[in-house]
Amino acid sequence: MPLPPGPPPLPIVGNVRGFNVNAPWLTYTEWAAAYGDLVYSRLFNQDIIVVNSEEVASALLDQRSHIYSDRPELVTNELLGLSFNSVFLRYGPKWRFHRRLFHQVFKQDAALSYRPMQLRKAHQLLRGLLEDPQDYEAHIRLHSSAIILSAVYDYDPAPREDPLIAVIEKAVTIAIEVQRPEVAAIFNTFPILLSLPSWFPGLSIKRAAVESRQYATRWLNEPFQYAQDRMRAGTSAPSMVSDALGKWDNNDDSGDARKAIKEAAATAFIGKLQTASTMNVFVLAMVLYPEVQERAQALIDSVVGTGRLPNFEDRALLTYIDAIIRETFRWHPIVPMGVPHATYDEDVYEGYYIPKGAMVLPNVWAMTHNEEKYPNPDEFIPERFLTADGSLNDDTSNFAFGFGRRICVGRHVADASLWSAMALMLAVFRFTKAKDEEGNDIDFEPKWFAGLATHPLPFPCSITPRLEGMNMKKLNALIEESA
Ligand code: HEM
Repeated sequence: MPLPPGPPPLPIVGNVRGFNVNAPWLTYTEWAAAYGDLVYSRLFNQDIIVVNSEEVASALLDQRSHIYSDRPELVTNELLGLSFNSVFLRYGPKWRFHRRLFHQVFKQDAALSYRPMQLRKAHQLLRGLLEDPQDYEAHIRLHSSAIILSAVYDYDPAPREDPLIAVIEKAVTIAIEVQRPEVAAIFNTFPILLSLPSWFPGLSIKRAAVESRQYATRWLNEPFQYAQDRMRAGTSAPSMVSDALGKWDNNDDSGDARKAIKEAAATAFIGKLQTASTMNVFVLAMVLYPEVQERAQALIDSVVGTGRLPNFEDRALLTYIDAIIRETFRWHPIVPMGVPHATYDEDVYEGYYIPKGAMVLPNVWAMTHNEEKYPNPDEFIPERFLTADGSLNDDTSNFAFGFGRRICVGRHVADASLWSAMALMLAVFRFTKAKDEEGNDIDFEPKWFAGLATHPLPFPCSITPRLEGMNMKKLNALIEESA
């Protein structure tokens, strides 16, 4: 059986020539145009299968998920002190237990219990943006961190420079920067490279690893210790950790359950990054597409009025906000090549052989930029997700959350965090381009951080209250009115 079509590899190294390491999804998408929906490539000795269409992703990753739910071995994970991370656990009993722990607290009906907290955190976000709009990225980061830390550890971070957030963010940032599958492929093929000294050219990852391991240990232990201390003191509100320890810890002499709970809890923080990155894409879109913003605000004003803020009960009528969320996922998916899956066994699809152990990359970028389904894919057009009568159509752009048995476990929580933050931000603020000294718009070309996950790099923008005379006292009164 032939392998799927793909670019001819060079000896030993494979398809490194012309590979855009800063935006690999663009290279993979070019290959999609040349070779089709299923592309084979090779980096060193790692087989890579790139899946470029929703149909093939669904046929393989969803419908044959018993074969496609493994993860590639990343030797760099161990090196960086990140082997606890549930996202990269191999398909097996340990992953299954982590998944169960998440499911218990983040499944659709359980996630409803976080909504009051999510609204409170969205209110806090509004206060931050009013007080200090220039620092909008920091407020967005705090918002998504505070939701996860509350849900997982019942930890309420300080509004600025929270010490726990600083440690975890540092750990996650190092990990995201160095942990690209393409880099891992090199070290997987030549693990011997990792035994070379860290000053050796190309081995900056080894220097990063020392720091990464220190921070990763603190990321695992410090918030968990906090949650345990509060449980012992009897002052803890329900959280993922307290629920899970209550359920599993008593009958666990080995300590394995406690270790898994600690690891899964720490992993959840990664979801905060995706939430914040999506929010940043949203702000960028609002700045670049003022007509979208105006339509959303006119709808909020007509459904909710200006005497209170939107809440989840308004959601069914605010369909355009949901269309904006879906378009945000589609326009610039923040995990553009998905999280790599791997085959647990060999397979045959449409006459092509797919080897066991192949890395399988769902090219979410190509799926969301499929011109047949989404004409003018580079334009931000939420109307794509609405029917003629203004209700939402069936296209949820859910593939931003992944596929099959590895689909994101935090998607219901993330969806509610995004909806509440976006609806409230649109209700209170106007997002525009920043002005220069002469009062002209400052134009800019969006730039993106490139890694396994992407996000827009800071851009000049202005965030001003929509309502006349808005100040902290009035905002607090509005929040009070909405409680
Ligand atoms: C906008 C926000 C988010 C996006 C776009 C997102 C996206 C993703 C994607 C693409 C995957 C990989 C799925 C696959 O392998 O096919 C994933 C996995 C995962 N996500 Fe999220 N995520 C978000 C928020 C969250 C949140 C808030 C949490 C935690 C509460 C979370 C926890 C996880 C975990 C634990 C996994 C690993 C699942 C597994 O390997 O079995 N995510 N997410």
